[in-house]
Amino acid sequence: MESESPPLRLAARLPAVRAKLEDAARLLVCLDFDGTLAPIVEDPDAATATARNRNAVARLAERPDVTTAIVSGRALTDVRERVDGPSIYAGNHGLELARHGSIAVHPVARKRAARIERICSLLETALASVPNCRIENKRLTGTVHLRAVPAAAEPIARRITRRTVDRFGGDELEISTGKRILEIGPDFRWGKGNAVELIAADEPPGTPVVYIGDDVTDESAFRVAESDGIGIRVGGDEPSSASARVESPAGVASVLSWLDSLASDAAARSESAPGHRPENRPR
Ligand SMILES: O=P(O)(O)OC[C@H]1O[C@H](O[C@H]2O[C@H](CO)[C@@H](O)[C@H](O)[C@H]2O)[C@H](O)[C@@H](O)[C@@H]1O
Repeated sequence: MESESPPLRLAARLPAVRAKLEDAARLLVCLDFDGTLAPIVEDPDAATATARNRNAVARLAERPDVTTAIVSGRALTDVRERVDGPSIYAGNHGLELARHGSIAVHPVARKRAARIERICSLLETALASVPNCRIENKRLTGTVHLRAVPAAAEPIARRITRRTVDRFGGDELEISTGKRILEIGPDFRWGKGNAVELIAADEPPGTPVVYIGDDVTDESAFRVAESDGIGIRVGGDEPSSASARVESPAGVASVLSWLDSLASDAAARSESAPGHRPENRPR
């Protein structure tokens, strides 16, 4: 079977990417949600994966030789409702992980959840007068949305958020940034890269990881993917640890279909190889 063509910006890296992936018996494909499967929109509740991305994820998720995972900054319960198919979901930037029928929550994040709750409720009041400022309480982290806030009011929103977190977060919480958001979370080193490492540890040794994401919080996961597989950054021209890029969420479906056809080609080659037994390609 002829592989589908990948989008243009990835095509430049094609020989290297193909060499890493084409002989793999299995693939682990990890996907970010906002800005990757779903175009960025003003209202976070309205974010939806494109139909092509939804279908491509569902097709890949059906393959016995590919594990698919969603790794998102959203709350686990939220992102699970937005994409169907994958067997694994990580929410809150990897602080919660659903796999094998159970949910693991980072113990330190669990302890700090009460502080997040308090800060979110204080910010609801403190930021009430800032037009279109929205607080997303994700239980283990909280997000202050600035995308719809008028430019003149943005410094005030940032100042109020900083002051509130300094005063009531103690040494336990910190603020980080994303795309027109301030993320409030526990102050310790844990991110999407750690979640991807945990997920990859369940795969046979040497299984390449493909990670597709669009934001700074995806960089730790790109670094993990790049050791045996490939990181693909969606959009932007900022320096990245991902060695390949696609233009926008519209290009992601083509990458996923290309991975699907690479996996089909590898399965066909393995089946026609001398001495093939069906159990040679696990799961
Ligand atoms: O890791 P992700 O799945 O990409 O989640 C990162 C954050 O995504 C959401 O915010 C972003 O998308 C919104 C909808 O397009 C947009 O309005 C906002 O400006 C973006 O920053 C989500 O609401 C956050 O909770 C996630 O942390």
